[in-house]
Amino acid sequence: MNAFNDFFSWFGNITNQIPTIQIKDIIEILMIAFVNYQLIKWVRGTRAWVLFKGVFVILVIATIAIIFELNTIIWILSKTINVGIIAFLIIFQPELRRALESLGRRNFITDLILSEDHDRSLHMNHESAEEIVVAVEEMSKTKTGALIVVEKEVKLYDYETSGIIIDAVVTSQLIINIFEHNTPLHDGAMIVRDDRIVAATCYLPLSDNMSLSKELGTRHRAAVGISEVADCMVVVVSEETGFISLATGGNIIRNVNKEYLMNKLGGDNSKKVGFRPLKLWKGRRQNDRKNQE
Ligand SMILES: Nc1ncnc2c1ncn2[C@@H]1O[C@H](COP(=O)(O)OP(=O)(O)OP(=O)(O)O)[C@@H](O)[C@H]1O
Repeated sequence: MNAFNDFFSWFGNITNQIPTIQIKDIIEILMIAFVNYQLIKWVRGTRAWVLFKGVFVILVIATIAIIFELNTIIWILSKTINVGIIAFLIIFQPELRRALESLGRRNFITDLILSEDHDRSLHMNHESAEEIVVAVEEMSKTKTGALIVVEKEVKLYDYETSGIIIDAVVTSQLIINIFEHNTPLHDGAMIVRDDRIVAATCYLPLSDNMSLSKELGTRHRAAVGISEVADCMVVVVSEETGFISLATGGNIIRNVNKEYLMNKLGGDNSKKVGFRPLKLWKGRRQNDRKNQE
């Protein structure tokens, strides 16, 4: 009987010591879990993943050293930790910058409510989207490499200044002309803001996502890279295969068709309007007609 009483008094003491869980504690736990999840999700795709595993091994060693009181190891670890943090900040500065940029551009509330597919902030009108799709389709047929960044909320001023300023209305003819082989503007990326082509030959950051297909070269890596740091949509035409790809939010969907692209760029309006044929030679035909008259 005494044993029972002892057990219940011990159990009572233990339960008294357990702190009561309040709503704010649950919110705190959810917030920490969310941050950890995002951190692991981000780290998994980058070269910091190897370091992450290394840090985990060091933590295990440190725990064993503390349990078994291995003082020399504890001393070495305590001395190297400060240097390690500084080395981490220096070596992974580009990744940290990218992570903070992507954190800054996210709207967590709308991210939670709206699906990935939902386009929140494309400022381009339907006609401009159509011009892009027509040009991309034509470049796909002729296997002309192209890289088109359609800006959304995050302004790409830094990347714009790395290229040549254009500031022109979005037309399929101009886009095709820009990416024409062996012309001064064909290299690098074109940036579209609202309904204007703001710059061409822009240099974009390359993604260091290790899970990207090895088949993808620097053009596609640049498309993924800029979509990791900004909320833009990036259309790529492969010079090798003529395939059209679309990069958003650090992901790339390869070999998309014009309907898919139009839907992404032009929103719901795409259903209302049909595609018009590309009139590359309209001007020439008009001139020919004038000459005949
Ligand atoms: N960082 C960058 N920013 C913008 N454009 C880039 C960048 N890196 C490469 N490019 C563009 O990509 C071209 C090289 O493409 P590359 O063949 O390496 O890539 P790819 O993904 O295999 O594309 P493709 O399928 O068209 O061959 C360059 O000539 C340049 O126009």
